[in-house]
Amino acid sequence: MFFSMGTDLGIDLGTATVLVYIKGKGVILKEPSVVAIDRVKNRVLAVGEEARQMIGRTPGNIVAIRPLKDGVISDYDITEKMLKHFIKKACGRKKMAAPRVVVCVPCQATEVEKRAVRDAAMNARAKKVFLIEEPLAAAIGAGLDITKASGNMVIDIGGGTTDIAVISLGGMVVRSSIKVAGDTFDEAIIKYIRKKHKLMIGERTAEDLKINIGSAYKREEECSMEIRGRDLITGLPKNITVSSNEMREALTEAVSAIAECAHSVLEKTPPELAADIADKGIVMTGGGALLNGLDKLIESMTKVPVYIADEAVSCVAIGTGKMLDYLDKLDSAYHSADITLVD
Ligand SMILES: Nc1ncnc2c1ncn2[C@@H]1O[C@H](COP(=O)(O)OP(=O)(O)OP(=O)(O)O)[C@@H](O)[C@H]1O
Repeated sequence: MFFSMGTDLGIDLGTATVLVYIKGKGVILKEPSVVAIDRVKNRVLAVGEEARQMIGRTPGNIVAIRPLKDGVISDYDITEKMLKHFIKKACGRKKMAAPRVVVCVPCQATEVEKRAVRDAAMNARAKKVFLIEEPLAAAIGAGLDITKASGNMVIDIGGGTTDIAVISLGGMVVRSSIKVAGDTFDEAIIKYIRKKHKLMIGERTAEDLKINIGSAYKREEECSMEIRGRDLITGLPKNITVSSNEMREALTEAVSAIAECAHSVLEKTPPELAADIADKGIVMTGGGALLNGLDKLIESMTKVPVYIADEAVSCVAIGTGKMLDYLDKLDSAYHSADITLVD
């Protein structure tokens, strides 16, 4: 693949997944945000899917690191290396002009956090970096027309953060971001299985449970799944069967926090916009939105219809991609909204 002058990339730099969008081609890369490092030689061994396979399975000198936590960069150097790798992979092997890049950041990210994302992208060979707040990108990616004077509400549930916003006329009127999302669900499941079954399980098993039998609201048909972990008493491997009922119990606190946050955003929404949202419904995006029954739970708490966007996981990346179309107009038209132009 060869991209000549003027290649533009949209990057969803997520806690769990990085997606790269290329103008005219769509989402061309989707890989876990994981980097495997050889600590002795201080060298990157693998990035993305290959590194994810190593989580929990590495010898002492190799560590598999997730350089973003709670939606923001927690390990700057590794994030930069990861971005460099993905930008290079997205642009192909041959020499190309440095791309212009749109990267999303969680809403309410601090200036320091925004600068860290910008600097990491600049050092990863970007010519120019534009930052866009996640809910705005998610709404654009979900196909909402946010340019009109009408209220739209989006709930983007990622790995590290849940971003909730009411958007009208291209800007966010009310917004909130909480560090409760997909990773919190996994942690809650690990804690629950340890307490109830005295069994130690890893992150990947917890995620499998969440995706296969996780539940935020009563399911039409309950289901179960067999898992293997380490018995805390004997220290030996042991199999147990876990039910979706138990998953609901494990996840109650985390999913309620998200539903309550959505409720409080609606409470702060001006009445005209709230009426628009009551008509159109709330749109959910992000991988966490796929947790079974979470839409129904939020619907029951807010009394507003809730829809899961098509391609929920890719919405932010698609939104950053659509922003690429506006790159040339950014400094004038969008600078005042929630998009920052960085030279
Ligand atoms: N079918 C599913 N059911 C439940 N959870 C899911 C499903 N598919 C993916 N997830 C979860 O979605 C989360 C990742 O979502 P996403 O890729 O949108 O996050 P991210 O953009 O990397 O994170 P953030 O926006 O917080 O930086 C993970 O916690 C993953 O386990």
